[in-house]
Amino acid sequence: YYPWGYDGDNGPDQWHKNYPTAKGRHQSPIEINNKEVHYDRSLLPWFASYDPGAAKTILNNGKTCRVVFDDSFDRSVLRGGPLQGVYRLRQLHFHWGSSDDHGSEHVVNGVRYAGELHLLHWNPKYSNYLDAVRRTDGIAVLAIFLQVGKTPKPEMKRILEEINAIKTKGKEAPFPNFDPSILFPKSHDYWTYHGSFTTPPCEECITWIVLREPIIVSSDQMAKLRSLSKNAENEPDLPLVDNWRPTQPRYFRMVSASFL
Ligand SMILES: Oc1ccc(S)c(O)c1
Ligand SMILES: [Zn+2]
Repeated sequence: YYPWGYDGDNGPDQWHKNYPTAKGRHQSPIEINNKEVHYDRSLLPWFASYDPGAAKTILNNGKTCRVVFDDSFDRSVLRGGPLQGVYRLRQLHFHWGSSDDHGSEHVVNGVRYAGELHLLHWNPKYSNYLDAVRRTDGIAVLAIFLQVGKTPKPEMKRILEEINAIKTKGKEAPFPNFDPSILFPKSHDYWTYHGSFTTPPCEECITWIVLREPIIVSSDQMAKLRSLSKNAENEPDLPLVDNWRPTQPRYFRMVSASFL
């Protein structure tokens, strides 16, 4: 395991030295531009069937804020859309900036959002998560943009209330009884393409489902996320901000849209 980060000598431009896949042809995130998107009328709607009882803990791993779910059976699943079969919800996490004008990983027609929520699911046709990350159809990530606005989504409150309990790297707190589908925007319109984890080892195993409609958060809620620290409790304070990877070359990939 090699230390990696988002700035200076262990930043995204250096990841390929220890994680060669980071220079692959199917990397994420990417720019999504209307001119290059292909409307695919055969794309089905996607469905999430999540059990609130599957939610377990919320943690700060020094890189993001993550909520972990019980994925020991098909308890909380995503299906439909571009997917074959069901994919098990394993965790959700966020990427955000140091100010409201940037922080998302995917960029839509040049627009950067303040942040991006990733709900990560794995394909149970493989024996476990680690096997799934080695397969091109192993993982499905539902990505939802966070846009700063005046009428924030009240459902975000539950996650942000827990931030105080996980201020520093390594801290974890119980996070029971949470159905992340309450965070979804009204519209299920999406873009989909094949890509990778946006963090090392950047395995190219992800079917991305990027929602067109952002959810609205307040500037104070973004400030709350930025109050997390990437250091451990007894170390000098380093704000956990700008944990987003710049967009990568699309090469010969098609980005399909579920909407006209
Ligand atoms: O653990 C992680 C899985 C997927 C993604 S996109 C991350 O940023 C972290
Ligand atoms: Zn992510």
